[in-house]
Amino acid sequence: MSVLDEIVAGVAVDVEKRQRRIPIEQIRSLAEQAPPALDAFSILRQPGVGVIAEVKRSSPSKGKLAEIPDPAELACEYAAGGARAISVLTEENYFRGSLDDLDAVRAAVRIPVLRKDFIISSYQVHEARAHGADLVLLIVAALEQNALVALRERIESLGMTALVEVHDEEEADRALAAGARVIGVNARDLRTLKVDKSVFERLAPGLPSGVLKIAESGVRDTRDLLRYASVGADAVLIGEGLVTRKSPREAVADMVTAGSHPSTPRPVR
Ligand SMILES: O=P(O)(O)OC[C@@H](O)[C@@H](O)c1c[nH]c2ccccc12
Repeated sequence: MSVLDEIVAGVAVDVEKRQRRIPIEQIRSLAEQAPPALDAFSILRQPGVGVIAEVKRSSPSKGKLAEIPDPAELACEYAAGGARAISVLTEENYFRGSLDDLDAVRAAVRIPVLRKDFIISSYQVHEARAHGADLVLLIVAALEQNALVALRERIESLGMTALVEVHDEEEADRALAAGARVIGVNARDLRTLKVDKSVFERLAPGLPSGVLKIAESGVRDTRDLLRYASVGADAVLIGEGLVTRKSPREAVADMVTAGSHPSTPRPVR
């Protein structure tokens, strides 16, 4: 069993437990009562390379990264540094995240918030909306094609934006076939946890110009950001490279500044 399969199996058990406490009808109505989602697509499309800053305590590859006793405070630091959106890991067993983290961050910032989890059922999509998410991650490698399509549609029918994550050409084709408008290219292979920063530059040129392209994982410094910018990244998603820094606000600000005047000209798309 790959790490991805193990994580997904754990998530399935957790979702079932939550669903016993709050049945689907109830979570749907909570989602309907939530204030409307922000238009993350338009916000991410703005000029310059956006920084999506992640609230991430642990990961299966690195173990513990940061304590993060107050996710709202971290999110405020990120926003003050100029982050365009905040990613909140809500997976509990491997990333030590929670829906409470999502609630706290949602209440703290007015920029788009991404629910970063292993989404396998529509219950989790309504749950994301009920907890104030504007964007929801869908991992192609974790989903059958019809589930991917159905979840993408569900996310958008609730006014949210789907960030569809891929790691190779075949997954990119599946994401496009599923109607993805925002594609995240994860440099980390979720089956082996190995990082290969060249995956983005391999896949990005094959994506249509109307699709937003997000480079995910392994961004440690502004050089990494500029490298992604030079091959067409609209935004980068950064976790470890921010949570482990003394001043996450300055770390974000450095990235944002680099991304607003990438010294390498961006290719015409
Ligand atoms: O900490 P990093 O290397 O900057 O990576 C952030 C983000 O890309 C990573 O957390 C991530 C990308 N896709 C995921 C899917 C599930 C969980 C986590 C992830």
